[in-house]
Amino acid sequence: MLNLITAEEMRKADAYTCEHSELSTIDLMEQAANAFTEIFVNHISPQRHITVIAGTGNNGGDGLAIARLLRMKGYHNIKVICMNGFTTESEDFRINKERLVALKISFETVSTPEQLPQNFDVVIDAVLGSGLNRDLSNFLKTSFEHINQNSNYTVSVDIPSGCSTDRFTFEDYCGIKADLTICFQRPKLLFTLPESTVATKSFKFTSIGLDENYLLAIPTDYYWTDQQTVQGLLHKRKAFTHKGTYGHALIISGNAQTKGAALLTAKAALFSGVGLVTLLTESAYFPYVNVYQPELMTANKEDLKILDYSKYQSVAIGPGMGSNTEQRDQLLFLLQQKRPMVLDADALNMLTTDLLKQYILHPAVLTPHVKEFDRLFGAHTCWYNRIQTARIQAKELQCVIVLKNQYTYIINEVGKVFINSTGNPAMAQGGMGDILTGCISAFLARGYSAFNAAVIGCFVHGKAGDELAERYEVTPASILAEHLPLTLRSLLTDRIMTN
Ligand SMILES: NC(=O)C1=CN([C@@H]2O[C@H](COP(=O)(O)OP(=O)(O)OC[C@H]3O[C@@H](n4cnc5c(N)ncnc54)[C@H](OP(=O)(O)O)[C@@H]3O)[C@@H](O)[C@H]2O)[C@@H](O)CC1
Ligand SMILES: Nc1ncnc2c1ncn2[C@@H]1O[C@H](COP(=O)(O)OP(=O)(O)O)[C@@H](O)[C@H]1O
Ligand SMILES: [K+]
Repeated sequence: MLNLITAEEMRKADAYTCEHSELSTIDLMEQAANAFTEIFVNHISPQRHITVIAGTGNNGGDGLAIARLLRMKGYHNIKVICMNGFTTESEDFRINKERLVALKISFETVSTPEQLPQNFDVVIDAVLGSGLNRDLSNFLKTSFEHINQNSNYTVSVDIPSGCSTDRFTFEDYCGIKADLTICFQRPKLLFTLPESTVATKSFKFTSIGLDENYLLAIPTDYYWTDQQTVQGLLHKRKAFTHKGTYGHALIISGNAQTKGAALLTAKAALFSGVGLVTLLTESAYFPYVNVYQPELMTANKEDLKILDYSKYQSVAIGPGMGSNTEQRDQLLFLLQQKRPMVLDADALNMLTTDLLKQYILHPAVLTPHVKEFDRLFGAHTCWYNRIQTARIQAKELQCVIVLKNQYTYIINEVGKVFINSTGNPAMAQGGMGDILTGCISAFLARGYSAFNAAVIGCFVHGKAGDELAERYEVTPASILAEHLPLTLRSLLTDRIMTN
């Protein structure tokens, strides 16, 4: 689990690392440049024509060091353009300029946008980094617009130039528009917001060797859930265990138009390793259920009010359920059973914050997508504000909110935000949310806390999608469900190898 930190805290970590090690700031810059180039070379071939566009601060210094390192790695078509007009030149920029000149790498300075080349193949953007402290001048705005229009592919160093880590909105954004940003030491919360694609289409982060013990002690409200975290949470199946050891999940789902949602949710629960799954649905669907997935058990919707709920370690309600008066009545009845619950789709559509306050008195995970979230908690015009509302609501309702997104935000009962790091656009297809509900309900039934079930469920769901995306352009939900046991195996096997 990585704690996300501010630019100011990163600067302090930089200083602390230098004070408490043999490293100087120029060494740290060299490490940052090395870390950047290691990722860069996997994306861009040495045949491409590379233009490093630099400022004169430390971001610019990184750019100059990167140009030198790339040249040494066989990138011969490389030149550096330095933007004029900065008031200061950092010491480490100056040292890197000397090192660059010694290698005879082309270095020129431009003072007007017209002096920039007409076209660029690949741009490395190192004009401004986290040191941005005021609005862009007209010279920079016009230059950035020209670069944005004329570059085939742009990679930003640490952050797209002109992008601020302190502002979470992108109205009137006039900075560099990168295809990829390689940022240092930690992901930036900013890049997980869908709006940030105007500044960078994708991002990667890489360690530059800052003191991790110092960094990890910095308090924050935002965390990045990585594979190590999830591996630390997951338990392996033990000898002499049986189906009863792994819990019984009840899935309440499906109506005439959306039987598939019920099947997908139940299938995902099964493939996530729960001991038993019962699907409560209309009896007319039982034959389909048995043919589709014979391991599933069924319960009749008519019997909803006479079931013994103590048998079930988790109850998932909502996918493809429908939302008429009868279903609303059923939902309120179910909430009173006080079982660990996952509430999704129609269950969320039938609820209000008042009803949630009244009834959510047990471990619960709410899994809204953006529309469900805004219907329930009010309209939002930007994702940062939506996350803040989720933090307030999770605290007030004492439940876990899984706000779905490419980077899903998992908010715990004290309002801390855990950003899921897996998943990809090949998963953007109907039914994928049903699979997530099935996964989380399985981990809940297996005995994990609501929060851990959400963290593990989201990570495993996205990782299964990532593994499939290496071979498939799109991953239909049912295929992803069937892949879950392989993903679980890989997580548990890796853990054995690395421990
Ligand atoms: N943190 C770490 O651990 C490490 C960080 N590293 C790297 O350092 C980067 C941060 O570097 P940095 O602090 O020198 O700032 P940077 O972004 O280069 O800006 C330079 C100067 O530009 C100016 N300026 C500001 N706004 C402006 C504007 N709108 N228009 C015009 N000028 C403007 C302002 O100077 P001023 O003119 O105010 O004197 C500012 O000081 C970071 O992103 C990463 O790449 C690595 O090297 C190693 C480890
Ligand atoms: N571009 C994407 N990147 C990562 N995950 C995605 C992407 N698109 C969809 N997903 C995941 O798929 C699921 C979609 O959920 P939802 O919108 O409720 O789908 P549905 O209601 O169709 O089942 C979420 O878990 C979401 O995180
Ligand atoms: K930059």
